[in-house]
Amino acid sequence: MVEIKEVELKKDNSIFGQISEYNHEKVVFCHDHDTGLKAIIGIHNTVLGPALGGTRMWSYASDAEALEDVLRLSRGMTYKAAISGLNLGGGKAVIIGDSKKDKSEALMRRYGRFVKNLNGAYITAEDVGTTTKDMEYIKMETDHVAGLPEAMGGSGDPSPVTAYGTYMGMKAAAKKAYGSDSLSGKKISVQGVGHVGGYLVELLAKENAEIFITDIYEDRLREISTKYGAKVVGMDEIYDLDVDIYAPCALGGTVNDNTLSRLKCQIIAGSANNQLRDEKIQGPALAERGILYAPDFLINAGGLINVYSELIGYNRESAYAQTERIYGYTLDIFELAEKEGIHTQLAATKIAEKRIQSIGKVHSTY
Ligand SMILES: NC(=O)c1ccc[n+]([C@@H]2O[C@H](COP(=O)([O-])OP(=O)(O)OC[C@H]3O[C@@H](n4cnc5c(N)ncnc54)[C@H](O)[C@@H]3O)[C@@H](O)[C@H]2O)c1
Repeated sequence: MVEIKEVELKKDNSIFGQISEYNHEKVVFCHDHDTGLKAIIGIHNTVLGPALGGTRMWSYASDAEALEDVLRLSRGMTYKAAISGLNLGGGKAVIIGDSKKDKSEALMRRYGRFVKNLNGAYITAEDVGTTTKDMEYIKMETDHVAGLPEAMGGSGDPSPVTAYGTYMGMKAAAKKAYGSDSLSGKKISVQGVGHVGGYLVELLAKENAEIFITDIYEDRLREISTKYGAKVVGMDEIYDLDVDIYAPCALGGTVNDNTLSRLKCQIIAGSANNQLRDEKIQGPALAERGILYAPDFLINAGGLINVYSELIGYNRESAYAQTERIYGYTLDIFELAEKEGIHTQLAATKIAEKRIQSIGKVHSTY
């Protein structure tokens, strides 16, 4: 009995073992000696349409860490597009390097050539460590890029729309947990006040929430704190705060075996992708502790909705209107989770997978 369990739990950490675990269609390793480019493009699923997802530039500790990140992120994009009703598949890319030191026009354009060679199966956009300027460089090499500056006919920075959707998801969670969606007077901690976190703090301040913030960059903390009256806390201290809502808006995996027992909040709702280190472990654990988790790929979909709108003819108002629907979708997911006795992340995944399966069948019949 014990032996069988051990075999079941053994993880295949080989490259193909991981690709097969996440069930990817294609993974492309990109290398260029002259520019120093090292990138991985993950195309998870293209049943609903081309795989759209941003390119992250980050100083990963190892190639294995970069691969795991791109696999998890691209799978998340599949679910995000599916649950948001978009005709898009899921993909994502990572460039290994320090975005403040290692980036150059040549590197971004060389990367653009790799995207071009995928003939539209993958469409890129910005993410952590990349900007609309980088998308301009990629556009010089391929049309398969979105999130271009507004001056170039693009949709510009997706972060305000992402923040708005996250805010909608957070309000829906408040409605479920407290019976009212007002965030006035609620103690809310925001981890990471970069693009999305900054706009989220602005929305929360307008609603008179009591806000706590943390970040790596002290000048950014000072700026946001002064502007919106948010209280600055330490990067590790954030897990021990006595708050109502915790909003992870930095990187993924912050809800894990080490942090979960420290959290005192009733709600987790933030913009970061893959907030749960392992959804099979932390998903049920959060439910057991009575913490309501607003699924990340559902409530942070505003940016994708905005970028998608660019592909079909950009209209900012309709992108915001579609993003507002995240409020109702989030309440639906909470209801499904309750009805089926499952955790909220699983409920959201089920809805996304159901749509992919049913539309896949439509596409396979004439
Ligand atoms: N930008 C979008 O439209 C968008 C859309 C969907 C999801 N997301 C996700 O939301 C998150 C934030 O995105 P962004 O565009 O604001 O990125 P960003 O790089 O502008 O901001 C991230 C911030 O988090 C800080 N940070 C990193 N590690 C930290 C830590 N351990 N503790 C505290 N702060 C830390 C960084 O210093 C930075 O200021 C990311 O996970 C991203 O994938 C963003």
